[in-house]
Amino acid sequence: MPTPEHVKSIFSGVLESSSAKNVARSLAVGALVGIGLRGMQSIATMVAWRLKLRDSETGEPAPGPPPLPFIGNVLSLRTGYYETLYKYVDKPASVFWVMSTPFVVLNDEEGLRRVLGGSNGLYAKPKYFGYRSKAVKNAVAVEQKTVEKESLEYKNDGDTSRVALENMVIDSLWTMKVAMNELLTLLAEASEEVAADKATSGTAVLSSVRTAIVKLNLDVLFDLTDSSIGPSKAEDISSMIGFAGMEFARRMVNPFKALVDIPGNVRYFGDVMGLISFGRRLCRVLDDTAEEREGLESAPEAEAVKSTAGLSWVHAWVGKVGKIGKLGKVVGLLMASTQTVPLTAVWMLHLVANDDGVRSQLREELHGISVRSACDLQYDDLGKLPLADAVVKETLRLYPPFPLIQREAQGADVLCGITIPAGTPVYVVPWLVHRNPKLWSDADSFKPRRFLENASHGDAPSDWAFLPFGRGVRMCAGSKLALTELKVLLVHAVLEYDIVSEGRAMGRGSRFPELGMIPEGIDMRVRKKTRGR
Ligand code: HEM
Repeated sequence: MPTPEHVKSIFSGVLESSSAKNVARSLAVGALVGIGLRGMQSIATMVAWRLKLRDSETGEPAPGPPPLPFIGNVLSLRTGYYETLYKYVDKPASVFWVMSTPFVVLNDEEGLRRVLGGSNGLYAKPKYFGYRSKAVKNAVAVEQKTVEKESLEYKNDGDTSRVALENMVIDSLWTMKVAMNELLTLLAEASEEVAADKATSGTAVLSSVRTAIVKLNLDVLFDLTDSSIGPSKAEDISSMIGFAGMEFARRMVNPFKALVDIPGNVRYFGDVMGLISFGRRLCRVLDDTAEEREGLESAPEAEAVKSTAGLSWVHAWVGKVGKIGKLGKVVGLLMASTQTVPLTAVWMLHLVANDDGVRSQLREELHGISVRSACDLQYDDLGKLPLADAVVKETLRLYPPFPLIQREAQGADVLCGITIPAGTPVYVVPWLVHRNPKLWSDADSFKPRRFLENASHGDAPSDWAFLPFGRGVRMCAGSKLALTELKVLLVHAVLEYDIVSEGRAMGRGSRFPELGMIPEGIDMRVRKKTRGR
């Protein structure tokens, strides 16, 4: 067994020979020159962008925190994403830097209309910051081209899509009710543990909720039930979705993470591969049911297949997009449906737990339409609950789970008074728009009643101020399902459970949540009601 001294003597022997010393010196010099050149290139790129991104009238640099050479604004975005963006909320648009790449963030209606409204076609293309490798970029480009075409066709094909989505939601109401009961039971257990530990972390609460929603959405969308995936599998998938989703967002604002966080990278890579492999399985489910459907088209058994309405909606949405496109869309659908709803659910329950008045008004609203227990709830009742709608919307306003809607300028433009060269990433950050004090009164407070006066945009001047699901051609495809799930959960929570706050102060998370909107410092206690109360 060689001792450290042996190893040292071998290396010092090698380094003593002059040719080995020369090689080592050349390698070190080469590495330094490489780093220096990369640094200079990065600084030159930043200077070139900064010269172009200017106020179109005064020629002054566009508003935004001054970037440091090479790293841009990574330091502050990494530790306080929303806080950093919020400092410039009074500007119509501001510019931030991730290393030497800028991104323009929009804060006013004119910019939002121009970019998401899509009338000029300049901003139709999404920009995905996170993808660095050429192979992945190419795959994504192919997928995007098809997705854009398909989703345009799909969204214009209003009837098939809307009817299929509506059928899916109607068909899954019972499944949803069962799942929400299970979710609240898990939450009751988790909140007891949290209370017993005096811990204030919402992470445990969130993971229970996510597992329940993963099970529900796999059932609703792909007809995959617990017995076919197994309960622990749903937990695994839920944890992969939670971790990979969060890490993806973190790497987007802080690419250095990918360089330094070796254990994080290993887990991230493993989880992404796990999700891809599960996505392949979901693609096979889609292929099998599509074949079955074709075979049964005119047969009497067709009714049986039609009952899997979720699959027919997913087929319509995924469309015929080739292998890579299909896998991308299926994994995207899985992430989009199971990352967002649980986050909103936890924040919504937390907000309701802290508002006695809203809880009792919600119960009155339900009693007013003769819904006294969650079992009574019918699909048509969901359209008669304006306060429940308002609570869901107000939660989505305060804590929109989608951190950024990404687009890329296809050509040069003047946007909110800033000259924008072609290729500039332009982002809409729903949280920032929703907290803009120029658009919303008392923007940081939970006031669901603002949506009673105006269901589409509350007390904001127009519906461009309320964008939890985005807008335009790439707007969320599953908003109807998401809103129904959240409303069914709310009905269960207020009718079947005592859900209250313990009066603990929330951490900084309530004003400036972290990038992934994780509900840290959550304060609520959930208990099943005893009947007769
Ligand atoms: C509270 C829950 C949800 C929120 C806040 C949300 C929000 C969003 C946002 C902001 C986008 C991006 C829009 C853009 O880039 O312009 C999006 C895209 C998408 N969402 Fe959702 N979403 C939610 C739930 C769901 C659910 C339950 C599903 C599926 C059943 C879903 C499916 C999708 C899909 C497929 C896309 C991509 C659309 C496209 O590229 O054309 N989402 N969502």
